[in-house]
Amino acid sequence: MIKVLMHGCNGKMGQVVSRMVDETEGMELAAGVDRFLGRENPYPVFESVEACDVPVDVVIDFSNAAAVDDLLEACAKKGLPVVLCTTGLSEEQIAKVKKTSEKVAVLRSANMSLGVNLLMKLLKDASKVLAPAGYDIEIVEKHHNQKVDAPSGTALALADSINEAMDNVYSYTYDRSQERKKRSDKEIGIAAVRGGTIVGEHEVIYAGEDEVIEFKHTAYSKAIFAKGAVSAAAFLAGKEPGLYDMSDVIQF
Ligand SMILES: NC(=O)C1=CN([C@@H]2O[C@H](COP(=O)(O)OP(=O)(O)OC[C@H]3O[C@@H](n4cnc5c(N)ncnc54)[C@H](O)[C@@H]3O)[C@@H](O)[C@H]2O)C=CC1
Ligand SMILES: O=C(O)C1=N[C@H](C(=O)O)C[C@H](O)C1
Repeated sequence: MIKVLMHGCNGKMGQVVSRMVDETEGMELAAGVDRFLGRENPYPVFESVEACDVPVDVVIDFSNAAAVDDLLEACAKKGLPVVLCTTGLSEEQIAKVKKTSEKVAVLRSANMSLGVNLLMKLLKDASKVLAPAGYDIEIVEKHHNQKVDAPSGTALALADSINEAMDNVYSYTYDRSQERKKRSDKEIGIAAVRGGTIVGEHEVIYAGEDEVIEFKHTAYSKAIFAKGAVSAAAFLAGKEPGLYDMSDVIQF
């Protein structure tokens, strides 16, 4: 039985993941961590991973970037593998993730869905054909009005997967309002829209001469992320220290 600690258990994703873990054979939601304690849960909830005295095998995290430093330190100290799904991390935090993965297994992914992870693979191939042919690349993402980080972690990960395929020639432009110049062909524009209850949309636009190709992923429920997180936790429990991502879990 894999015992899971849900970090950010009282949040929107934390609640969806908790239910899914309990419906998964061979897995149990053993405890939760949240700084907001005003919700009834069928498992004990602690204020921090450090304070948790329930034995667990793996941590699933959907919380807030401000919570990630303490989380990484506690996981390293307790030898706990962690599935890190929180977005909006700083460069320093990303470096800390790498450092922590020398001590424990860490799987970090800005998007746990099958569709987005396949899209990342498809974009690498598309970019190799379209970028040399002069197509400009723009990404537009849309999310609900409760989201605190922008652009989304997924938009950045999509841009990174394109950039990786193209020898990192691109810089990213997030805001054109202060610019009075034409875009260069070595930039990827990334725009964010926030409103209502939009679960998550990502559109990658390749605009060429007289021709546009668009790749679009739409999330219709948070369950697609929870499903990926549960698979990732099953994969990570008992793994050696190291830095993993969803390409280690999903075999295309
Ligand atoms: N990788 C992926 O596939 C996905 C990632 N996310 C990311 O997951 C994160 C959480 O998303 P939501 O559940 O929608 O947010 P939310 O705001 O509904 O939930 C976050 C929870 O974390 C708790 N929290 C905040 N600071 C904390 C701390 N210091 N210690 C313990 N708990 C703390 C909050 O009290 C809250 O209950 C965001 O960064 C979001 O972008 C969301 C969906 C999919
Ligand atoms: O905050 C969200 O909701 C989501 N965040 C992730 C991101 O920033 O990319 C993943 C997903 O799009 C939902």
